[in-house]
Amino acid sequence: MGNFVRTLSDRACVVASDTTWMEDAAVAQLVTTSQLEGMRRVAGMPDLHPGRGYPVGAAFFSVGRFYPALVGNDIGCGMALWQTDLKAASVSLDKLDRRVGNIDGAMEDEALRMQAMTVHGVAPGAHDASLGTIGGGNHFAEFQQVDTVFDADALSALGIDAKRLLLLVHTGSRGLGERVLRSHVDTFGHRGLVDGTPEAEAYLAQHGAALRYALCNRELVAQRLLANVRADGQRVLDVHHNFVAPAQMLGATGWLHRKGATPSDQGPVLIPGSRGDHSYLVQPLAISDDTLHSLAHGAGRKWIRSACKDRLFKLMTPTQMGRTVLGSRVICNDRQLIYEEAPQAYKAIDSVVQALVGAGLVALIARTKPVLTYKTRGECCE
Ligand SMILES: Nc1nc2c(ncn2[C@@H]2O[C@H](COP(=O)(O)O)[C@@H](O)[C@H]2O)c(=O)[nH]1
Ligand SMILES: [Mn+2]
Repeated sequence: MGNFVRTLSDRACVVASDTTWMEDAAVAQLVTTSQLEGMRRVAGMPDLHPGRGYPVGAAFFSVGRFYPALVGNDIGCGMALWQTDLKAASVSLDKLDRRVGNIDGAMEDEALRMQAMTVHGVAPGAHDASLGTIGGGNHFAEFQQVDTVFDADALSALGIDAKRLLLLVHTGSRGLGERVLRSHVDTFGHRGLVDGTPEAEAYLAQHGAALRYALCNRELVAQRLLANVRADGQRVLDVHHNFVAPAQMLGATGWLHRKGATPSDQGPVLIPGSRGDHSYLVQPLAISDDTLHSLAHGAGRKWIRSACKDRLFKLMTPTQMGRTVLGSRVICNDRQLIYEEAPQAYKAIDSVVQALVGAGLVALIARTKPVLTYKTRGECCE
């Protein structure tokens, strides 16, 4: 693995190259988590960046207890990739933009929603109306186009036709996950839950429901968009990057938490850059205990949200921000969010993916570029 997996302590490492943007504050948060009771190992991915108390872009393995606060409030957030039947060469951006429409509000097709809820085991509840919606922050849906193929066999094994558009959906469990974390922290604070206790079982049941909700949500967002643009589609992959699961590694049975970390033990995954950068479809290679069976889940933030508008608004208007250097279009009518999610706010995806390649963790299958990114048609969302 060369020097791409850097040891921080006997329990902590970070995957990075010399060119990977890595903030000291994020590394400090990572090392702090390694000192939590029962924590055996923590691994920062190249997209590591500071979070609210705990870092994002990392995996954590503990024994005897687990920590819901490490997973955060967007339980089950993840990336779903769909193959569409739309020909990339003949796509008209104006037409696609018009047809995509507005998916900010609740779904009108209640039968489709109910059917998906049944398939995914989602019980009816207070958050039903959010199913099929993206939510705020850095959630998005994006039509993409393959622009470089590195491994044609692996691409066709996934059922991907490089000439047709792909649809990437990034969202999670919306208000449900937030409610689960809030009620947990209100009662138990940040001290974690001991294996096998009724409190641990109760959290895991709610966490499981949030994972199912998140999968169902990504599927409905994709179905809704496909119906709007009058296309057919097939799901290629759907992978959570915020969750905790029982795991055996490092000679122990314990709990693997992922907060903005993509599993390396569930087949190929797509690692997105930003709305103005490429994404990479990769094949995980080594399933390494050292790096906790995990990969980067994106490029990772470079700038905090509150700094973005001040840095960019004199350089670019919101209308200019709606076009990217890769020729793609962005639907984001929220004038604050369009700056907060600017490509400049994220690390360069090439440096992140190169660190994973250098560490021997992935092989490249294909690179994609954005065509049309959907954030929100409204002034605000969530
Ligand atoms: N292709 C796009 N990638 C994007 C966009 N906005 C964010 N991102 C990437 O996704 C991850 C998600 O991070 P998370 O912590 O919220 O799960 C982020 O690190 C970026 O690399 C986009 O509009 N298009
Ligand atoms: Mn996410």
